[in-house]
Amino acid sequence: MTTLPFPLAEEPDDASREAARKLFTSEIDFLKGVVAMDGLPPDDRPEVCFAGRSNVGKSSLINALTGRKGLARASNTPGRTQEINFFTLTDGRYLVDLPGYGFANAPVAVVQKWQNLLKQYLSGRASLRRAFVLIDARHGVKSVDEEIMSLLDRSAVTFQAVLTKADKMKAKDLERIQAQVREKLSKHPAAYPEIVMTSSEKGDGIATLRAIIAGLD
Ligand SMILES: Nc1nc2c(ncn2[C@@H]2O[C@H](COP(=O)(O)OP(=O)(O)OP(=O)(O)O)[C@@H](O)[C@H]2O)c(=O)[nH]1
Ligand SMILES: [Mg+2]
Repeated sequence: MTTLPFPLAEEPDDASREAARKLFTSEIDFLKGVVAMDGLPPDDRPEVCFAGRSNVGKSSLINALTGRKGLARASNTPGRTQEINFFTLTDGRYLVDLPGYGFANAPVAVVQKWQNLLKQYLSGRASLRRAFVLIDARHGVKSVDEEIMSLLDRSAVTFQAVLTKADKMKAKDLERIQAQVREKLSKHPAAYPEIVMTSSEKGDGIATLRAIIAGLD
């Protein structure tokens, strides 16, 4: 059997589930919202971030991972998250919710400002262990996603594609989108060679993603 490049990440075994459980407890807390690079907390511990187009489901995914519905503010309005929001895991590591890129329901000047911040953050954060790049399972990789992926290539930040809203798709259509995502990822040297399929709504892929995060140091 030939292995396709960029297979789906495997379900975690019991040991990694247990390690992840210790990291994702009710002690997870919001640390701060940052609007400029000089407001970032010191880069003295590992962190992972969630990037993606506006409305792709970044904040919802953080809520699903932490099991706390209202922790990160999610909404149907693209452009909800306008700051870089830091959350602290049980061992002190950071989870970072980013503003979206692409269309946003906010004034152009404001959008420009947070997009610049986002790009500066993604290209200059020494403690960033992995960027999860979220892709809406209904739409696949768009050109704005490719721009961000290229920026991550240039900055040598490993990124991993996470498909979101899988609950909205039929299995056959998911396979088609997965194929498109694989083809796009294969052009990016910084792409981690596994994809995670998620639904924050139904919980698919959440244990897998927790275990991936717990396994990074
Ligand atoms: N059906 C379904 N809806 C989802 C899922 N994840 C997010 N949504 C919905 O998608 C919309 C956007 O979610 P957010 O989490 O706010 O998206 P975001 O990427 O943080 O958006 P910005 O902060 O605006 O960039 C909300 O209405 C969510 O309820 C999912 O897995 N399944
Ligand atoms: Mg958000």
